[in-house]
Amino acid sequence: MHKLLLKGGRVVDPQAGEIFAADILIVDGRITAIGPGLEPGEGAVMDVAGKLVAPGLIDMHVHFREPGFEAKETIASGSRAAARGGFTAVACMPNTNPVADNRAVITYIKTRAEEAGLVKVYPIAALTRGSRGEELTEMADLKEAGAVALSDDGHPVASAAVMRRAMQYARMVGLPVISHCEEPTLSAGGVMHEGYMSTVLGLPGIPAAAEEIMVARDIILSEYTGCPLHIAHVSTSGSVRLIREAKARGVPVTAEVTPHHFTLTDRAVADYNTSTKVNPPLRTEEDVAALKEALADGTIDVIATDHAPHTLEEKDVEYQLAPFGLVGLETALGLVWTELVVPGVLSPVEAIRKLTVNPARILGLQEGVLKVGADADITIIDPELMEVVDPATFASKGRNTPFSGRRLQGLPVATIVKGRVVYNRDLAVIA
Ligand SMILES: NC(=O)N[C@@H](CC(=O)O)C(=O)O
Ligand SMILES: [Zn+2]
Ligand SMILES: [Zn+2]
Repeated sequence: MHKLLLKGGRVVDPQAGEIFAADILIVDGRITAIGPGLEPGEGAVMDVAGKLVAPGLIDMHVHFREPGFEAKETIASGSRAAARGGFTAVACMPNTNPVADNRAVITYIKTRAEEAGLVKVYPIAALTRGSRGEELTEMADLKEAGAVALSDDGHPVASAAVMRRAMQYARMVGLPVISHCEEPTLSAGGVMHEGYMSTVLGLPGIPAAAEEIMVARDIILSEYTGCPLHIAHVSTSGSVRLIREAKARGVPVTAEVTPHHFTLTDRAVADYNTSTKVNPPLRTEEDVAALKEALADGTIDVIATDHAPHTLEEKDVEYQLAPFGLVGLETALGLVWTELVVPGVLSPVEAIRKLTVNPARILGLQEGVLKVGADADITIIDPELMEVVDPATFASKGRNTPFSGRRLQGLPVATIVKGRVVYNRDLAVIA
């Protein structure tokens, strides 16, 4: 029997909206007791005094690049980055090579994740074959193989007719559709947000409308088909307005925002650092304010990283030539705390909710809460701990972060998956 007692922490219950002092006893990978004054028996004790004990964080949007782009990231290196970032589960996007549009690739990802043996990896399957936006994938087969959602992330579904059919079938098989909203004829050639800064810098822009047109289209199709729709990486105030209005009418739409979109603006592009090149692009101060308001009022359900590693060589080129994407797993919680919790945009419980129960509900996962009988997937957070971001310390192969040198407060100090400590910064464990 394997026993671990988490002693002296403050337990976060995102469902009840409470934080209370309690110990947690883990036996053979499951939580067997939550309460004051628990005793470990012959087991080990982890001292979590002064720390928050939260359900394991779930990142529902990462790119692990395997199969096909292992120089950028592998499922093993991505899993280490997730564990170090406080995540016990991730959902990985299908834009690999080959694309995760068939049972073999989904099975391969699950096998590699089990071999890595750190965090739970839930594959998201492609919506269309090769994510080319033409023919639908075998959705029922993909679900049976273990896919938790369908998305052509990385590529827009240009055809409304294809998206409509995709939603009809996805609804039938019971998988949510995650939409990367980008109208390709409007975004074509753009490398940053279209506005004052793109004019000053002389870089081709991607207008807010390129995102908002597709948000509007997909909301209309979700309402028409009844298919649950999740909008990935929302970046503009106009998208927020559309989602808020759709939710008020009862459309089954949910949405996520990334830490970089609620933290940075297009001003960050001014030094041509290619780590600021991301799709959708960093927007304006007004957009950042709207995203924070949407987090606070519940319009945005989830915080997800869109962790998109690239090699140094690929990013070390002229701004216009660099690939889109930045790494997010190892700075996410610090940015959530520093930018949202410390300034009071979200309470600690609300922030944890958007990293646990909300993504779990959208993906249909039985996790995201701490309860007796459940898998012991737990993230220990030190809300006071401060650290300056140093990409050299990342477990990810990607170093493409725009947050290098930034001081963050509120960091993960231990990550526990099924009772196993997969990351421990410095907490004492007495056996
Ligand atoms: N977000 C990005 O800038 N890049 C993502 C693709 C995506 O999420 O659309 C990638 O795969 O690199
Ligand atoms: Zn995308
Ligand atoms: Zn993505």
